[in-house]
Amino acid sequence: MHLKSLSLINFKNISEAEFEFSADVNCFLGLNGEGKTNILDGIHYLSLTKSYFNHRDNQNIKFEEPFFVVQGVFQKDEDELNIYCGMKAGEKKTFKKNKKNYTKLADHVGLLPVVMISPNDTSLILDGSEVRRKFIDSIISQFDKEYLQKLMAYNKVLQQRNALLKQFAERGAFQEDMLEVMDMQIGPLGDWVHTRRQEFLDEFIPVFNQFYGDLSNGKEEVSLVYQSQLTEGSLESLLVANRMKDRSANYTTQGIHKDDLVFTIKDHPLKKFGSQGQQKSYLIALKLATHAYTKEKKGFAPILLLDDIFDKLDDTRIDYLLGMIKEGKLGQTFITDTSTEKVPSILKRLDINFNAFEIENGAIKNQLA
Ligand SMILES: Nc1ncnc2c1ncn2[C@@H]1O[C@H](COP(=O)(O)OP(=O)(O)OP(=O)(O)O)[C@@H](O)[C@H]1O
Repeated sequence: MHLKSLSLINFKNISEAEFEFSADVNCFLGLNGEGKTNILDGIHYLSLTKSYFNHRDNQNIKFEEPFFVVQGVFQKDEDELNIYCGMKAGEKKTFKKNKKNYTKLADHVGLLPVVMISPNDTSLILDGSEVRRKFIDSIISQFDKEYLQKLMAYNKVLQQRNALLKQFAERGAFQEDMLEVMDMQIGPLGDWVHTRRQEFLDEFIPVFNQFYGDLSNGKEEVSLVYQSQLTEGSLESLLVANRMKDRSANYTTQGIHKDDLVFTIKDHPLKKFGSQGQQKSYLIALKLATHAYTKEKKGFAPILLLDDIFDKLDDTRIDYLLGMIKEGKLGQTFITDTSTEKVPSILKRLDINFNAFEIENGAIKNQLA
């Protein structure tokens, strides 16, 4: 699967741009703030129906303009897929495949997978557990439709349960039987999601360890562990045992919405004890593992978006990544970099096929290759 062409209108700082791509590597090169990452984000939209960086669709319309359009033609096996995403200010976005509107955006997710590696990924290490749960959820949703449905159903009952607990507190009346009914609904949903997350991580963690070992020459001991209250028992039993705790907290203290991934280096938290280089390798290994895992599950390589990572990697790691590209393991790859020469010269040396565009002020200044 690969993206053959892309057209962007009024998308972030891009007024109008059209690209024809190589099936191998494509580079967007230019100074900071010119719009290179925005192009990658346009590709992300076509895959996941939303931005990687800003989930408020309205804010991705170019300032002062009334709409944006992102359109791309993908080749997937024998099929040519024309994907259209249009957004008018103040309205819901329209998403089409071969001119046909999707009724549910979730139906598109997983058809044309992408993996983005970006400096923003540090939020996986630095931010709260929600970011890490979303990371797991977005990978599983690429190949398991039921997962997203069950997760959404869980979140809906969770909201109702929390609202009920709040109501009890406000009224000073606690009705255990009402909670019991909800616990019977949410319990099996939580257990189901927990089992899927566990199964996924049992397969994913060895892939991650392999990539981290390769990126660090096997020098450092890191670990990735799935942490969940549900390893202690079924969700319903946890909810029953913690009813009084939930009553005084006014919210649901147990469940898969408390799950986390624990990142450590030599048994210490990566966030506090990992050097910048170690954290960077950890994140790249997480993303390369996501790519490899998704490729294995889907039977074809997701598109890889490498945002500004060549600037910040040492030569050994750059060689490792480009070696994988050269071997054809990574599929179609999009790279942004501030130097117009560095990445193209390495790609030429390695005899890798590529197109390169110099980007200035949201437009193509030159096609360099
Ligand atoms: N809705 C919008 N309308 C107009 N411009 C926007 C909008 N959203 C973001 N921008 C602009 O896009 C520019 C950033 O573009 P982008 O992140 O793609 O830069 P870049 O070329 O990747 O730079 P860097 O090398 O620093 O990562 C900024 O100038 C920002 O103000």
